[in-house]
Amino acid sequence: MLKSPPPTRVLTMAGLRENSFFPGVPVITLSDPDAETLLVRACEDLGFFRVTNHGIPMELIARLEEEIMQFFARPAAEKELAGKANPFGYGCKSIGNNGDVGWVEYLLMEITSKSLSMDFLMKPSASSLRSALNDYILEMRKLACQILEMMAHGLGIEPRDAFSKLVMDEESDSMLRVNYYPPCPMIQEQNRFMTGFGEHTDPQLISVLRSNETAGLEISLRDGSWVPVLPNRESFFINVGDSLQVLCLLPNQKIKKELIMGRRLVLFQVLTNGRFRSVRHRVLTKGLKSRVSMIYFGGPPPGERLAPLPLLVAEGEQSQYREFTWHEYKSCAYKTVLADSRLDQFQKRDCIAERSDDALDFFAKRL
Ligand SMILES: O=C(O)CCC(=O)C(=O)O
Ligand SMILES: [Fe+2]
Repeated sequence: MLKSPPPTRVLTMAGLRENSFFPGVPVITLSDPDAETLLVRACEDLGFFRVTNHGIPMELIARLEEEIMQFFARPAAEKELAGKANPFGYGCKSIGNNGDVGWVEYLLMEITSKSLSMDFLMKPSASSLRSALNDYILEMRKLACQILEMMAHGLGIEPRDAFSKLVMDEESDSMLRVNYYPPCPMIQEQNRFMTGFGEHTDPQLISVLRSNETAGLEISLRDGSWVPVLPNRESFFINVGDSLQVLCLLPNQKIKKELIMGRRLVLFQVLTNGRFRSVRHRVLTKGLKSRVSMIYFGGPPPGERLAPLPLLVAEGEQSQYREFTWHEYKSCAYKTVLADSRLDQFQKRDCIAERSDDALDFFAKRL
């Protein structure tokens, strides 16, 4: 009888055991001829994927990481000179204004069409941080737009810049967030986890996330389970945000087709009713090493109406959401706690269905 080989323990450079992480995160090489199809599939399945071959110089990334580490190593009083994160500035432990707390310090910066202009960054002592941030943001905008264009093309949407033009717009409401999760030795001793960043979805169109080699990021799968993501300092992780999910709502035709294929699948489609999926994620820190992440959030201009793209909606079909602008949505996001499903508040009354078999019947009758 053949004996199966003993399980291999593949350790990464950071000493992480690879097989304790979720193996299903799609890895997309941007130069791959099939990249567009793979991107679309990843946005539909998980709403999350990793990109390689992105062309962003490692020196630039390393330079910014170094500057960030130096910033967070400063005494609290100096970091506070960046102003309270209300919404933009320096935050420590409290996330937003609605009582969310996390084992995290962060800098949240607004990105306008000009370079970063926060007062504290204009001081001579912050000039190297400012220059690294500005260079990084330029690259992030380019990468986010490249990916948004590939998504549009992969979906068969014309023009190709249907999504990316929102981020390129002079008024685009984009931001950069750098998170620093300090080590927490007490927790390490007890072998417990601490919430670094509570579960949420990102409200913008797209998030481009990069972190050092310290694990902690988790994503939620379709069945609601949480899985840890293996960090990779040379790649970028992409999240579909709420706004992109709304622009890409699934037409009813697809639901109809799935109906024939099986009850479970239909229910699942009805509940998401979105072609792309805005991924729920969180960060749990274990205290071994500090984690640093930098996330570029590409958002639309404030007045942009968020509704399914006409091209994706067949005649006579309606969105399950009432119409709203990015400004309205963002105001709502600021009023809610992190874990809230904010899109629910924009759902039309007759589209609100419980997570039960009733949902299936409800939609089946309408098809
Ligand atoms: O730090 C991370 O890896 C994720 C943080 C995050 O989700 C956010 O800042 O929106
Ligand atoms: Fe996030």
